[in-house]
Amino acid sequence: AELDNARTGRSGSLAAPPVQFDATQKIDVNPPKGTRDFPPEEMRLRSWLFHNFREVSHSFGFEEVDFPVLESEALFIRKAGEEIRDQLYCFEDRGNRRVALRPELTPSLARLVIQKGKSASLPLKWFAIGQCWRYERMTRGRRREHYQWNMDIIGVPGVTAEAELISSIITFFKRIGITASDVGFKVSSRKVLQEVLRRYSVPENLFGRVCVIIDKLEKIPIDDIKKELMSAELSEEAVEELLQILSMKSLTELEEKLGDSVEALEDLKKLFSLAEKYGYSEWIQFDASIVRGLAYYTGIVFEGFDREGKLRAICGGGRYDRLLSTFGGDDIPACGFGFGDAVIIELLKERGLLPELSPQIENIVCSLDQDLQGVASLVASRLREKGQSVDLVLENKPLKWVFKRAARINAQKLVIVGSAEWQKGMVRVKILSSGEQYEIKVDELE
Ligand SMILES: OCc1cccc(Br)n1
Repeated sequence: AELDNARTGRSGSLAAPPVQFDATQKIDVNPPKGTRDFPPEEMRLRSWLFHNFREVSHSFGFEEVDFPVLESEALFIRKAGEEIRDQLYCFEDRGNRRVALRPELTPSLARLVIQKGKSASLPLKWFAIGQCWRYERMTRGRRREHYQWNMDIIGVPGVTAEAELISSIITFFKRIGITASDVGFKVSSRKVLQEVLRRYSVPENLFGRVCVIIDKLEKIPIDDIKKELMSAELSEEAVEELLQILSMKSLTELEEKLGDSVEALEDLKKLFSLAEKYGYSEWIQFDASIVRGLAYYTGIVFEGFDREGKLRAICGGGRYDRLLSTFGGDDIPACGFGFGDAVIIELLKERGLLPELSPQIENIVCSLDQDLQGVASLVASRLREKGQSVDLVLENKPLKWVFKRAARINAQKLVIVGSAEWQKGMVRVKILSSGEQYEIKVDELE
């Protein structure tokens, strides 16, 4: 009733006032700030990108899932000072519920896994392609929405899961012509950070917050990083030690510093050994400064970067073994990644790898006489029943107009219904690429 009232504007305590559109008011035909339309040309590129996401996900045995764009705000409230929290697109709905447009997919995935409980036989290998939102002050003119491809493995504690996820992204890159000379992966483990903080008796509950601060390395001045770390109760000595370790680029160097009994080192060595077996060693490198900006990562973290250093991170992910238990679920190990639809397109443009995607249609069907429009519809139906795509000309148009449209929609064949041919039960077919033409019985069309 509430919805009906709102829709019809019928009076009543719950009804929203009917929105009066002033006929003279010219509406803004542009999409809301920070959002995009996808007219056919852009939609073909998006569909091509998503098709490649799906093909790779299926080839790795992942099942597609999705969740509401609108979630309870509580799903994203984390007190670690993340940017994603500051930019939450949140509001109170008509039922006075605090809700948010999802800024990422992982919390929704965690929610669904918990909801499934024991009925979900582990491991789960799920993927999703979903629109995610942030409310950013438009001063920086950045987007407020993007589509993100996620792949997640739930229920596998070992780094074989992370190695498989990185392999899936590399498989995607190779499919679209990106090579190891274009893109690499920086890999580290948050257990490195955890070990250093443990050695300096930094309380565990500060771990997420420290990671979020460290993620700003190279984004804000180093002195600001130090100030923020000190404000998170790290001693000056701990800060210096931490920054020195985070500058390390080799596992050997790290081992000399931390010793060989550290779990982080075992994970990283195992991951690099698996990379060797997969054959993608040239794609990955250790970089201790990689922590990623989401508070919930607990182990291996990685991000795909453009080797020319012109673009923002292409994708990123890692292990998040505690997220499900923070939502009240069982402690189930998990890892995954997010891959946005924006930077990858910028990279493909940079490398001249954008695909040529023209509209594809097999037939355009028209009648030369408006009394034969019905016959044209019959011919179109016969072709469609045979699995052919048909653009049926719906009005009585001159042939010159039909040829122009055929060229615009890239039709392969022109099927003309003319009275002379139709009296013989025939139609005329013109192969538009060669100009070859012939008459044929409708039932013999294929
Ligand atoms: O990558 C962070 C993010 C989240 C939601 C929307 C957009 Br655009 N960007």
